[in-house]
This record gives sequence, C-alpha cells and structure tokens, in this order.
Amino acid sequence: MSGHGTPIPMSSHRSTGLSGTADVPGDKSISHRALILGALSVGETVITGLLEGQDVLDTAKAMQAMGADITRDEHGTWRVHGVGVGGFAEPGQVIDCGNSGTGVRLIMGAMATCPITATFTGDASLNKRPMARVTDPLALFGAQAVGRSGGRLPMTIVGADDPLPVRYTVPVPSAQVKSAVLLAGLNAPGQTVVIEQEATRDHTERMLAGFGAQITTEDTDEGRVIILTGQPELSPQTIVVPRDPSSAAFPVCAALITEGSDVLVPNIGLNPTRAGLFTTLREMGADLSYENQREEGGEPVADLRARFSPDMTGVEVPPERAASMIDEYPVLSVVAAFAKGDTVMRGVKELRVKESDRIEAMTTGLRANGVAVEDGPDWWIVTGRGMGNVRGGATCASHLDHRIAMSFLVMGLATQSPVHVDDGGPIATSFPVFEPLMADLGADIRRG
Ligand SMILES: O=C(O)C1=C[C@@H](OP(=O)(O)O)[C@@H](O)[C@H](O)C1
Ligand SMILES: C=C(OP(=O)(O)O)C(=O)O
Repeated sequence: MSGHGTPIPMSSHRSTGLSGTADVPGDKSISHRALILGALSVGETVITGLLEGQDVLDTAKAMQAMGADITRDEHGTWRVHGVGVGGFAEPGQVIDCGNSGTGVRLIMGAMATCPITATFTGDASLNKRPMARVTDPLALFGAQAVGRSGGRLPMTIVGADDPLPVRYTVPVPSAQVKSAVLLAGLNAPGQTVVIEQEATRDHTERMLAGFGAQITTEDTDEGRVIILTGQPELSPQTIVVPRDPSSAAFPVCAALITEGSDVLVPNIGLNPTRAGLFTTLREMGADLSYENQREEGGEPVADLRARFSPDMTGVEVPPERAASMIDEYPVLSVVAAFAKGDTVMRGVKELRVKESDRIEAMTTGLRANGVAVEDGPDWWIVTGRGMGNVRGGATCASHLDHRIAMSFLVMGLATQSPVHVDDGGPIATSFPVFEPLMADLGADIRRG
C-alpha cells in the first residue's frame, strides 16, 4: 500500500471505569514469518489467528507475487502453498511493502539467495528507513542492491546465482536484520552463522525449527550464536498465531491510567524477548497481574489483568531490556507522564529509525500536552506529573506511525482536556480493530 489515504483525525476524551475483555489480534512478527516460511515450504501451511493488518497483508501479496498460492476462507483461516526453498519466482511488478520494515527486510533476505531480481518500495515512512543494515550482510551472500542514496527504498535486489554461506555479527540489536540473514542462509549451501550481542525476538529461529530446518542457538562469550544449515526442505505447518503483546500494551496501559478500570487481556505471549514492557510497568507499581499462566505452542502465555494504578512511580529502564520492549517505549512514555518522578530510558537509539523518529514524535507531543521531557541521541527522560495532573489539549502528529497515534489516543483518556491526533489511519497497519476494541472497554475515542 504505497502512500496513504486521506488523513483520519481522531481524538480521545477523559474516560473512567474501562472494563471487560480485550481480545487483541494476532502477533505481527509471527504473522509475517508464518507467511514467508509457508511460502518457502513445499505443501500446504495452514495459519489461524493471522494478524490481518495492512503490514501483514502486504507481505501476503508479496509472497503471491513471488509464486506462492495464498487463500483465506470465510472463517479467517489462511492457506499457503509454498514454492520451496530457493523456488521464488521473479515478481512481475514492484513489491510494495507499504509501512512495514519487517515485511521488506525479511522478504529481501528471503529472496537474496534466489536467482531473481526484485524491486521494493514502500510508503513515505518506509522509504526513509535505513536498508543498508540488511543489504550489507546480503552482499556477503553475493546479492547486489541498488537503491536511493543512504541505502533507502525504492531499491532493487539482484539475488545471488551462486550464494555463499555467511558468518555475520549483527551490529545493531535488530531481529529484522538477524532474520534477513537467516532467511538468506536458507538457500545458501553449508552453515550460515549469525551472532547477536543483544538477544532480540527469536520468532524466526523458533519457527524455522518448527518447519524442520536444522538450527541451533547457543549463548557464548561472543554473544548469542545461531547456526543454520542451508538448503533444507521445509515441511508445511499448522500455525496458531498467538496474540500480540505489542498490541496488548495499549488496552493494558489505558486501564492503568484511567480511574476505576479493570481490564482483562487474555492469551498474551510472555516470551522474554517480548515482555519487557510488562516487567517495567510492574516495577513502576502497576496493578498488572499474570493470570492463568501456562505454555502454548512452546511459549509462555498468560491472561493480563490491568487495574487503575494511581500510585505508579518513575523507574530507570535497564538498557539491556530495550530489545524486549522496543515497540512499547512510546506507550511507556505516556504511562510515565502519569507516574510520580522521572522515568529514564537509555540505550534506545533504535527508536529513531522506526516508522518515525519515535523519541522526537513523542517528545514533541508530550511537551505540547504539558509534560516535561528531555532527550539525547540514545536516551530519553519523562518527568511524571502524577495521576490526574496531565493537561492534554494539544494536537499530536502521528508521522505515519501507528504506535505514535495509539499512544497519544491512550494518553487522552486520562488528561484534563482531550488529546487530538492528526491521523489515525496508520493504526490499521498493526491493530485494525483498535477503535471498536477500545470502545467496547468504554474508552471515548472519536473520529474527528
Ligand atoms: O522482527 C520483527 O518482527 C520486528 C523487529 C523489531 O524491529 P528491529 O529489528 O528493527 O529492531 C520491531 O521494532 C518490529 O516491530 C518487529
Ligand atoms: C517498528 C515496527 O514495525 P516495522 O519495523 O515492521 O515497520 C512496529 O510495529 O512498531
């Protein structure tokens, strides 16, 4: 979905007593990977609970353009008939990944060791984001990339005819880079080794093993060492996509800051590579409990119960936790505004290269709504005003960034005056049912 439709101005208004159950949609990271690995296996992969947000729909279209047969039935079950490792067809059109960094980076990796050429583009946000972090390691496999200056989309990748396996230490904490290298390694002979100094979400490794690839992970002095044996035949799988902790963050945080609230968000994955926000909120004194803790599909899962928490205090978030909550800092900065004292976030420079510069976008909007914030290249401090003391009243720019839009809409539920967002359209990329879900809980979020 290149470009973006007419802006959808939205506003949120002081709400109390949010209650009920929030059934958030499927995990975005796992949904992308299910479609891509389904497309690389031989036979039929069946996926239920797939996130039907625009980012994931764009990945499905890309996989179809590269030869996979993908259908969805009226119950929302997706079926993917794959082409096999190395079997991608050359797409006849430009691949448009819309707003999705995960989509474009993983697909570039997956096609880079196939003998095809593909051109990628995205919306105004994606076309600003850095791609050299992916094309640098893909060049080691023998793929060539030509894009706009600064390694930006639109970009053409010429896949390697005769790929070499690679040993690569990921220079930034990024699951997208790690995954692009592993997916490229699938069609390289021999062993591809990826080393990450900071552990990032491990859905690619887990799912590759599930599809039958030979893959090992070991924590060593060098970091986390992942070894993948190339050119496996991947066997199709039945995948039940768990619900997205990054989406759960919004109803959870809304309940914590609105008086009288008590909300249940069931079936949320608490994989340690994703659960950093919930740990942090509990350290701040949030009334957030894990109910019915269990294992599902090899992942720790719980029902989250969040209640109004008037006495939260600011904390220092350890930098080594950043990767496990990287997409949740915007909404954490909102909760921090209602806590007492400073919330200090360090080691967060990756936030500057997401759909927007998230530190800049949140800092500007928080200040406009009466909250004191300071920031530097890789740090960020929000000075909380305490519950009930945040003014609100400003219009915030969402910068084509779903998480910025949802974070400010959550904030306006507890400010003295309503908070406006210039464009809620991007919310559909990751959380298409955000508006009805929040309305069902009793949140007063409006269009206009
Ligand atoms: O691999 C993934 O599915 C993702 C990895 C993270 O990005 P980085 O790898 O750039 O940190 C995250 O921000 C994104 O929403 C999803
Ligand atoms: C950063 C995000 O996504 P992506 O990188 O896939 O665009 C996100 O969903 O917050």
